Amino acid sequence: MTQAHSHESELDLLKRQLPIWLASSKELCLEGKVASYIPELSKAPQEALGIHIIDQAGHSVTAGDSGLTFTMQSISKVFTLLLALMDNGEDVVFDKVGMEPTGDNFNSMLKLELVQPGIPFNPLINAGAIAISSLIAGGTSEEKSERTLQFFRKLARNDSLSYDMAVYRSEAESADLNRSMAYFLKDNGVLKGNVNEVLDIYFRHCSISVTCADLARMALVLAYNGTDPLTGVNLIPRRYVQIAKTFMVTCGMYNASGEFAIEVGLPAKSGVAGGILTMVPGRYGIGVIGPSLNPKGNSIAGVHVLETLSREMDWSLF
Ligand SMILES: NC(=O)CC[C@H](N)C(=O)O
Repeated sequence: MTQAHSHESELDLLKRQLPIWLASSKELCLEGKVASYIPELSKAPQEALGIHIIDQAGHSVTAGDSGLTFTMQSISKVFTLLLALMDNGEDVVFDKVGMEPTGDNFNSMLKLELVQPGIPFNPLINAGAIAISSLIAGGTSEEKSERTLQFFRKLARNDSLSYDMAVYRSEAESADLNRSMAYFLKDNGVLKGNVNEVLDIYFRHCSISVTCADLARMALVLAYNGTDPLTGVNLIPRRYVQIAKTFMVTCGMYNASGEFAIEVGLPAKSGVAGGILTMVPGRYGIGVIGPSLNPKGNSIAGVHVLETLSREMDWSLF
């Protein structure tokens, strides 16, 4: 059998099996909770579950509620990290954030003061991502946000990607913890510039509204080391994609990253709106939505369906 044939048959297998696997994961939705600490997020449908998988030729398989729109939240942190690396280089970025998992919740401040030199442990926890937002190039905060949005649009091949302004406002009005972290970082000399402007950049990229197909296309570029396989154009240097994917394995699912690496074994990033972006390197980009979360803040049914997929398709990298 040629490569093309075996590949086609895998997509056919996915087309047949995905709705079945999804249906058995969906039952878990009722055991989780939709995030409510950002009030607007609590309006998301608890029982929804959807997935979109795309390959290098643009062929896709989709199942469940994959048409649902939701905000990227923490998934955006992977791409602001990439933009900050492209804008500043590695030395500047890793002067402001570390490379280690915390084992704490994504919004924990615990280790900010405990471990010297007082920089956030990694760019995927809130404190680290806020520090990263301050590194995005641009004359004004509007320009920095606009550059971020354009970068996301290019990766998703979707010029209509935009903000969910209701979620943006809701987060800005309820972000006391993130605000306190940002002031702490400013006092530590990690965050330069105006705290409110940096937070605005952060809230905006967290509130970019997507579907599973958008996430899958963004993931596909990472799966192909920064080159969009649909156009052959390199969008991100390979080294930076390698850094981002490594962070996704070690910190992408918050303090459940170790278990996810064992059970799924793919680089992934989740967000509190219930999205998960993941990929099979060199093969597929994958977007998942399931707003009902487990206690660690990951989509409860989304993680389950990825566990099934990885096991059945033998996708683990390890
Ligand atoms: N884990 C997340 O998705 C967190 C993102 C959210 N915007 C926050 O700062 O709390």
